[in-house]
Amino acid sequence: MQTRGTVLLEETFYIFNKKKTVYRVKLTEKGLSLQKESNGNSKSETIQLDDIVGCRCMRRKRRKSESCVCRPMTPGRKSGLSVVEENSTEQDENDSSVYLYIYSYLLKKGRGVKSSTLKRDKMTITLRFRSFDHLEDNMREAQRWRVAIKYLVRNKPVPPAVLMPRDHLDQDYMAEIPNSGEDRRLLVFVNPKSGSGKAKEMFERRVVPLLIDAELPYDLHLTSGPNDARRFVRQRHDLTSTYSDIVIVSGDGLMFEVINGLLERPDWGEACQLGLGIIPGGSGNGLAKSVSFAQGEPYSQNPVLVSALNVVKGHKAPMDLIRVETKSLILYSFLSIGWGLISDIDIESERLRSIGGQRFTIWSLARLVGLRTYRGRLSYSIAPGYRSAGNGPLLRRSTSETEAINNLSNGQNNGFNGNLRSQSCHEDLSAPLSLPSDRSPAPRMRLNSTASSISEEFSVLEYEIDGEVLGETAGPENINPNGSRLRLDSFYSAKSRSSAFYSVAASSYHSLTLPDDDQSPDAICMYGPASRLPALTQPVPSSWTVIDGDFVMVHANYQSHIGSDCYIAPDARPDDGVIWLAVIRAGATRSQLLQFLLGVSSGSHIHMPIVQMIPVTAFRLEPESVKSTGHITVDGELVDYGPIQAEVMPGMARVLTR
Ligand SMILES: Nc1ncnc2c1ncn2[C@@H]1O[C@H](COP(=O)(O)OP(=O)(O)OP(=O)(O)O)[C@@H](O)[C@H]1O
Repeated sequence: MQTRGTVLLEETFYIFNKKKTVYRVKLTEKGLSLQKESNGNSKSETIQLDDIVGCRCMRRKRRKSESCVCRPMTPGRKSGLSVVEENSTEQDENDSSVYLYIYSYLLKKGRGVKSSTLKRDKMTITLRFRSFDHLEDNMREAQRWRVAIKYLVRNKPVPPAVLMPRDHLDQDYMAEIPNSGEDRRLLVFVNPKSGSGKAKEMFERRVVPLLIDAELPYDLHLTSGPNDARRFVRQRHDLTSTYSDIVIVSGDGLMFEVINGLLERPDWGEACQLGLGIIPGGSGNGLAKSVSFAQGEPYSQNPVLVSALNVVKGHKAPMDLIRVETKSLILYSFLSIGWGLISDIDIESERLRSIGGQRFTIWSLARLVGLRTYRGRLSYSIAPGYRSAGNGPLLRRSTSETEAINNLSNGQNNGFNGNLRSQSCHEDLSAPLSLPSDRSPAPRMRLNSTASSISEEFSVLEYEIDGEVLGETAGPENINPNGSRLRLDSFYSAKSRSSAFYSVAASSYHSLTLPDDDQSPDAICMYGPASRLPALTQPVPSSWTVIDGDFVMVHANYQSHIGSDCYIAPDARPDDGVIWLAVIRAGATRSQLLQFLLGVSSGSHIHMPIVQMIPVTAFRLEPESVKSTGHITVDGELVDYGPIQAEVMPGMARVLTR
């Protein structure tokens, strides 16, 4: 049986100019352990599996004018270590080595003034397999490592055939290595108009290289306009059999469309099992921030990378959806429902969209000057386990209840434990390590470095192989394994192995035609679990709390953030089964409201006396007047101004996390 500490594969690598230094590399179920032994000293560290996204076998690329790798070194000369895919026609036939590239993203401390912050950095570990004279044998060894790593990264046991030691040539060996289980395929929606209009370029430059590293196949759909993604998801008959996950490269608006499209399918139960990934490309990126925040990932340093890693790692964590009912609609919401101040700012500032995020600040000031209050009724059902703290309106779970709930949800493998994972890796590990030819202890590869510490040694991007100085080229996210920059003028150059590109009319990409929408909008049906609430026209249950009065706002939140800088419900987690009502009653002064709007970015607003944070499982809002200048929004989308009620459907969707 394989356990966390069991060594599955082990090799010793050497570096040419360090005759007394050996590098023992072990693959365990915990990760890749690298141990340096030099002059009786030993240093080791482990690259955790959680931080590895994939690995590939490469061959050295043939040089145009030079065929001999044994030529004398030209001092100071630098050239790229160019590698090509194992099946490329450009391989250097004189080099029978196989280079195993292992791609990882390590959590590191920032430098200088940012030393207290953490961020993820790419680290490519290169192992050169060259023990045998024949390419096939070196390839067999490298493939063994590649397949084993891919199984482990997918959290699957490595088949024994992959781990069997083979010291002699066995032509059938490769046939014994099963496919490493490519059981995922992504449907990616990119809204080319979201945010500042750069989502498509951002996807090509920063996300596609990661998908390539992880060998994740995907199909891309550029949305043509409002409701395109919703219609696509609703109509695509083979959606659940073709795709494992749906990825949105946009803001929260497109996620809202996709979720509601899924719930418009008769097979909604199965459709809700698809993983939902979000990569922030819009102006409202509340879900992307909340998902990373719940895991303790350093989102702010690199939101796109952190979110793309969630997609690549592909753990499906439960996420609550909220069933929403208005007089004319049933909707599903994942972020928030708003009435009053915040919704007014969000909707009315649309007219300033061209100035970017500043629009919220400017319109906040405008709304404070022309402050509005709304008369109506708020009714709610308190979430189980919460009780009133003294006479105050703030409700808190008792400590033991909170612990019990946290333990329960952690035990359910929800992926949202709120802790930064401990990270033992603190050194750069970008040097290719080489297996000796014929396993002789004589090292043939050297690291061109005079650095003394292992950390510095590994971070030097320059190597000498057989007297030739090579410069490491794999590194930045948008560099191909062969060292060239990804061409960004075509999706095809991005090399997704099996991607088809659906697109819209007049696009230059391949287009997949969907059947005509034979359903009129009236015939579109919203499915989903049955409601437990009385109809909107019926009174609320007698156990509910009812407040009549004037409100500045009622904002219902189920994620911690409703925008990257809007930390509105600090206690909310994606799967806690709770809706947090943030309520401000009329009577709050403009200066208090300004403090509130300023405090929302840090979460300090919850300590203000004017703010009530009420954990509920269901609520109803009934504005007194149906004619109002105010707005009601669901996930930032405007809905009819009038009565609305909502209830939590715990863990109904699946969101992609690390
Ligand atoms: N090609 C397109 N052109 C115009 N609108 C589109 C297109 N594709 C999708 N949309 C619409 O754009 C809306 C806003 O997108 P999204 O929320 O993802 O980005 P955003 O920039 O954050 O927008 P917002 O600030 O409104 O949240 C979506 O609701 C969707 O209906």
